[in-house]
Amino acid sequence: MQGLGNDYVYLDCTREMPEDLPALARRVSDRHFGIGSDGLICICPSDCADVRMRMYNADGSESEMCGNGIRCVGKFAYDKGLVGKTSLTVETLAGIKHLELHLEHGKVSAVTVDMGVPTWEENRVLTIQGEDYTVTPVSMGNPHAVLYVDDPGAVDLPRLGPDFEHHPSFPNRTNTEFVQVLGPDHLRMRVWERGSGETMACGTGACAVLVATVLNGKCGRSADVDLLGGRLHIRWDEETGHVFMTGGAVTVFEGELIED
Ligand SMILES: N[C@H](CCC[C@H](N)C(=O)O)C(=O)O
Repeated sequence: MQGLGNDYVYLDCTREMPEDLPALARRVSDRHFGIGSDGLICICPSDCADVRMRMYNADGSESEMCGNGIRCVGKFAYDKGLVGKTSLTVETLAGIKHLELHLEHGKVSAVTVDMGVPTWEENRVLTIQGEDYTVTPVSMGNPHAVLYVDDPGAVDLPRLGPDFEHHPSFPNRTNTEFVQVLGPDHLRMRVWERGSGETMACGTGACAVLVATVLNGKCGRSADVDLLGGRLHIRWDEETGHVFMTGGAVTVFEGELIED
């Protein structure tokens, strides 16, 4: 399944759980020797929510949360009959998230996720390959470093991304978002993801970008965020402090993985 081109392999683990999920994530993510994806997402039983999501990056590292992924988890649970409703809860390492599934002709066309309350730190300057970059650290349960550039398309992500990801000021590494402000309700970004490299989109990253851009006084509390793979609508509710993300979720194909 994919959310704005951020594609993961989704595994129904409600009846059985593979042993070594990090190794399986590395195997299925390989775009030549495996299936090909940004990582692996397992739908597991939960005793405190409708289902549980466990998300692994392409390098096998587990992340606390995944925005594009959780929208697809909602669609998966509904389409597979794991839930018989359009309002559901998903347990994650970043807490229980509430989802609203939007149907068109009985099929899930979009999902709104309450991404919870972000946390952030003061802006900090990182020196990367001799250049100083001011970043705004924001957590959506997983870590993000947000910085502003004139043209995200001109950033050499393969050269710079790994040095941001592994910068010593982020003890658990970080996802890094390169943002252009197009207007008070319109942002454009690219992302270098922790554990997966550049992806077509990052839902938690888009939320972190909206929060950082509000904190830096560069946009309003609701904006469209354009990523390589499409558009997300993000809103940071003033009253509750919760961030809401709305976007698509698409099943690409289904199959069986042969354990040779
Ligand atoms: N693509 C995901 C983010 C995964 C974040 C992961 N790379 C991490 O280690 O935090 C999203 O849509 O939110």
